[in-house]
Amino acid sequence: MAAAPRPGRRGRGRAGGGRVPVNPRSRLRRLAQAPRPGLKVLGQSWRSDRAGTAQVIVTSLVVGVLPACQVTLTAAFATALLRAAGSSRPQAGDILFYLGLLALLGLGSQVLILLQSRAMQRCQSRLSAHLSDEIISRAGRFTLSQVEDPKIQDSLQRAVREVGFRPGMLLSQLVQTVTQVVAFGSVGAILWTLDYRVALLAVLAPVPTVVAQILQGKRAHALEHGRSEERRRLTYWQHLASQPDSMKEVLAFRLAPVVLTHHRKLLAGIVGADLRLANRNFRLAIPMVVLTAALTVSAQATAILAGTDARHVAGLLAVIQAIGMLQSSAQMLYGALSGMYVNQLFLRNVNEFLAIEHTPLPEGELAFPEEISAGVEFRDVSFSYPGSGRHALENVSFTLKPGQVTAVVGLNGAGKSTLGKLLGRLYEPTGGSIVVDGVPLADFRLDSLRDRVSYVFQNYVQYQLSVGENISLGLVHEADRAAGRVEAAAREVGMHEHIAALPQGYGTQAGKLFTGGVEFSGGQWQRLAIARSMVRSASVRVMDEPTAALDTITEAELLDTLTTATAGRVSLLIAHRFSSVLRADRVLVFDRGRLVEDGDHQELMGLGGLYARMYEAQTAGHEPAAGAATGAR
Ligand SMILES: Nc1ncnc2c1ncn2[C@@H]1O[C@H](COP(=O)(O)OP(=O)(O)OP(=O)(O)O)[C@@H](O)[C@H]1O
Repeated sequence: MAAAPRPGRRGRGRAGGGRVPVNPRSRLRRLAQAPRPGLKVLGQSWRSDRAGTAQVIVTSLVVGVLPACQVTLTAAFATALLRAAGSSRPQAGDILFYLGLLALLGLGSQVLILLQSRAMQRCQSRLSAHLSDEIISRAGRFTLSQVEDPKIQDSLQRAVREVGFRPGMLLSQLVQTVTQVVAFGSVGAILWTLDYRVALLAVLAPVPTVVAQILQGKRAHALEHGRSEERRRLTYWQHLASQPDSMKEVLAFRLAPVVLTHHRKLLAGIVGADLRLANRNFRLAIPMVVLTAALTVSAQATAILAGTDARHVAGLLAVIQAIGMLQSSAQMLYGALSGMYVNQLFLRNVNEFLAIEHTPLPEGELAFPEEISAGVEFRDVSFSYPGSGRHALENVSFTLKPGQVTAVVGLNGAGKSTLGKLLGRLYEPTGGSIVVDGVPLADFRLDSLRDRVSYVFQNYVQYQLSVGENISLGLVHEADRAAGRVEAAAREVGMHEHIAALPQGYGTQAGKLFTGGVEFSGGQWQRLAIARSMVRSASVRVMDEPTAALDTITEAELLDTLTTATAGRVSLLIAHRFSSVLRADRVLVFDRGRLVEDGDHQELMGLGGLYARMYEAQTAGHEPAAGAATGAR
């Protein structure tokens, strides 16, 4: 069910971590293609901020021609100085003119660089926000099975990690490349006309260092890619040791040493791999640095020898300045190119995630009925979770009647919650079909279906938002979002008085995660979850252990509301407590994914089967051990 990540453009899907050997020629081709992801990022930047991107491009081009201007002006200045030295007439005007131009050039460069940097920061920030937005919006379109796939979790985690800074780095390196290509070309042309050998050596000198940088970047990328799950595990242990929900068990069970042991073990693995990489990188860098130094010295020596032959001091000055500029420009250019190459490797994590197919659920055009007339029918439905060889539900057939509350009971793992999730198409049956008033679920529009099927989940979410939002989230897609509906739902679950007494009433921050938050008891959180579900205009209501955390008096009060049959609405109540089950019109009994009994309380007691044993065990004060009903599980 979960889609495998799509292979990359060149057929090298890497989400699964598989590495394909690459020959040297294709390595070169890929290096030559390094600017392509940069150009893609430039396109994304353009879409997220046109004015900023235009500023960045213009300033980069202008900054690029500054070194050539400086070499030319320096030569002209030196010539004016020499002319002044050889002349009996005062030449102060010329000297001051060139001096002024040089000063203006220096000042102009600084201002341009500041402008470029401001525009760059603006673009980087907007670009990162734009891509982050895309990642989160994509993540929201996955099916539940995809979200539960560890490979997709790894991919998402890598994308989220890189999106904060890689696109910005790539953009800045692209701009650097543009600037340095212009600088390199213009200064190189000047130096070539002065001394081509020096020009060649100056250009070649940084190459070994840059090759080392590329190889190091590739190694870093391979290392990070291969340990995504390890990093997620580390984050998990950090979460256990820092979040209030898990900290209570960590403290009560004195689990801190266990957390620390796992945390240290994972960190030791990560640090060990980092150190091994650092040592490998060091061994690689040494010969490359030596080679770069040798080429630099050769360039300088050639320049000095050429300088001794130079007829004019001005020419010599221009050569010396141009060597320095060309070398630094070449170094920056190669650095930017290699940086782009490395960053695009990491940025692939983002693109790889964005390329994961969504396999959208097939859906029809029909609106889900506001009122159900014939019922919701399960026709020979089977379901297995992806990757599981077992049926969670097996050949299940029954009809849920409107205007009735149907309870679902069974031992742990019998498939009750799974059944509820199939109703809202959170999972798709692997066999059989579910039809509503004779129409298959897949023929309804998915948004319409989701709006009409309302849940109280067994593991409901405690939203760290305002108390009012904890309820009104149930209304986001409804035309009428009046505050009165939120308050009415709060009253129905008996929470209104409590909420009204809070410092900011319905606007009070719920939970302790953020400043000024107010913590609720487990039962109060559950009542908010029930209110969130009840506030919706649903024609199918799935309640999975909705009163598990409630005290008996509140439960009794709430059950009146929850089990009041509504005409045109199908209600499914998954429950272990018979205080709930007894209020249902009908009970479905599940055992290891199969529907084994179906009837009202009296009928099921008369059968003397699993239901009767569960009831007797509970009313006697204990439940049967797992497997006791039908053999070992
Ligand atoms: N997300 C999942 N991925 C894989 N298997 C799952 C998943 N959720 C449940 N299962 C498996 O499916 C089977 C049915 O689970 P389900 O949650 O429907 O049981 P249940 O009857 O609601 O149990 P309980 O009474 O404990 O809540 C179990 O064997 C469980 O291990």
